[in-house]
Amino acid sequence: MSNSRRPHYRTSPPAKLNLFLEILGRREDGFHELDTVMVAIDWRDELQLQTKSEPGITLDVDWLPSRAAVAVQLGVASDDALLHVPTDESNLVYRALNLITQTSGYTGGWTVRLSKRIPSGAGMGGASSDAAAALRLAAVALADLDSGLARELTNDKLRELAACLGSDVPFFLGDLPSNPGGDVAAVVAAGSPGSLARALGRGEKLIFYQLSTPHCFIVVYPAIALSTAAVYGRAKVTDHPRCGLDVINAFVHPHPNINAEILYNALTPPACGLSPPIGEAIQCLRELERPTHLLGRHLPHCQMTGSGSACFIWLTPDGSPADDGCRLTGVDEALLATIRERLPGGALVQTVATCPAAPKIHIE
Ligand SMILES: C[C@@](CO)(OP(=O)(O)O)[C@H](O)COP(=O)(O)OP(=O)(O)OC[C@H]1O[C@@H](n2ccc(N)nc2=O)[C@H](O)[C@@H]1O
Ligand SMILES: Nc1ncnc2c1ncn2[C@@H]1O[C@H](COP(=O)(O)OP(=O)(O)O)[C@@H](O)[C@H]1O
Repeated sequence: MSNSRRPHYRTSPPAKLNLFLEILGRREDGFHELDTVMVAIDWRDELQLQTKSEPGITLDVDWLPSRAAVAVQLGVASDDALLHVPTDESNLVYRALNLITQTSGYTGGWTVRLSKRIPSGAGMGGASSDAAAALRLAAVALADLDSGLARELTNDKLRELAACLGSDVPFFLGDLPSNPGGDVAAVVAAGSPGSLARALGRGEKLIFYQLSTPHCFIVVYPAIALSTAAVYGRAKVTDHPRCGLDVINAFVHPHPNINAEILYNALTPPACGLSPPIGEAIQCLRELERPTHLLGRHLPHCQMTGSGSACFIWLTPDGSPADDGCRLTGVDEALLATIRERLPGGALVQTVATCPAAPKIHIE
C-alpha cells in the first residue's frame, strides 16, 4: 500500500492529577514505593500517526494553539526550556514506537505528529500519556495492516512495555482487560465520567475505580518545570504512612462533608524546597476569595500534582453532582484572571473535568 493511502490513527492523550501521594519506601533500584491516587483530566495533547513502508520514525512536535501564544501566557521567551519537547529518541513517543516495532517484528516505519497542550515538567504526566497513546495507536494500526504483526501485542504485553517506558505510563492505558488479543481500542465506555486509579509499587500496579460523576478542578501551571528525579531525590520516606482510601471514597461516593486534608502529596515539601514559588502558588490558591456557592463552606481543597509544579483546586467538594457544565457554572473568566494576576511570573490556568485515561481512537 502506498504511504499516502494509509489511514491516520489519532487520539487526544489526557493529563493526570495526583489527588494523593504517599512515599512508602526507597527501593534498591533507586525508585520509591508509592501509594498514589490519580485521575485523568481533559487537558489534552493531540497525537496522530500513520504507518509508512520505510523503516524509521519521523516525529513532528508543535504547541497548541502555538508556541508563541503559550510563551506569552507563561511570560517566557519563546525558546525557553519550559516549552522544550524533544523530537529525538528521548521523546517517549519515539521510544514507545521503537518498542512496538521490536516486539511485533514490523519492518516499516512511522510518521507521527504530536501537538502539545500539556505543560512539560508539570507533574501532569503529559509525556507518559503521549507514550501510552502511541502504544495503543500503533497496536491498532499494526493489527489493521497485518493481523500477524499484532499477535505479540497482547494487553499484558502492552502493559509491560508501558512500565518499561515510565512508572506513570500504564495508568494511561486505562483499565485494559487481561486477555490475549483484547481490543486495545475499546477500553473507553462512551460518556464515562472518568478514570480514577490507585497506583502502588513504583506506580505501575493499578486498581481502577469507576467514577459515578465527573469531578472538576482549576489547574494552575506556574511557569516552572521540575525534574521528577530531582524532586524524588529530596523526598523523605515516612514512618507513619497515610492511606489513599479516603480520597478514593470521596471521589467515588461524593458527599457534603469531605475533609480538605484528604488531598495530600508527600512530594510537595521537596518540590517547594527546590522551587519556593510553588509553595507561594499553593498559598495563593488557598487564599483566593472563592464564590461561596462554588467552593461552599469547606476549607479550600488545593494540592500540587505529582512532582510538581502544577497545582489544583478541587471544585466539587460539596457533593453536588458536577454535570458537563461544571466548568462553566461559577468558574468565570474573572476568577481565572485573578489567579493569573496573583501569580508572579506567568501561569497557565484552566478549568478541567475528569475523563477516561485511555481516550477514543479515531481512524481516518
Ligand atoms: C511523581 C509522579 C507521580 O505520578 O509523576 P510526575 O510528577 O512525574 O508526573 C510519578 O511517580 C513519576 O512517574 P514517571 O514520570 O513515569 O517517572 P519515571 O520516568 O518512571 O522515573 C523518573 C525518575 O523519578 C524517580 N522515581 C519515579 C517513580 C518512583 N516511584 N520513584 C522514583 O524515585 C526516579 O529517580 C526515576 O529515575
Ligand atoms: N512526549 C513528550 N512530551 C513532553 N515531554 C517529553 C515527551 N517525551 C519526553 N519528554 C521529556 O519528559 C520530561 C517531562 O515529562 P512530562 O510528562 O511532560 O512532565 P512530568 O513528568 O512532570 O509529568 C521533559 O524532560 C521532556 O524533555
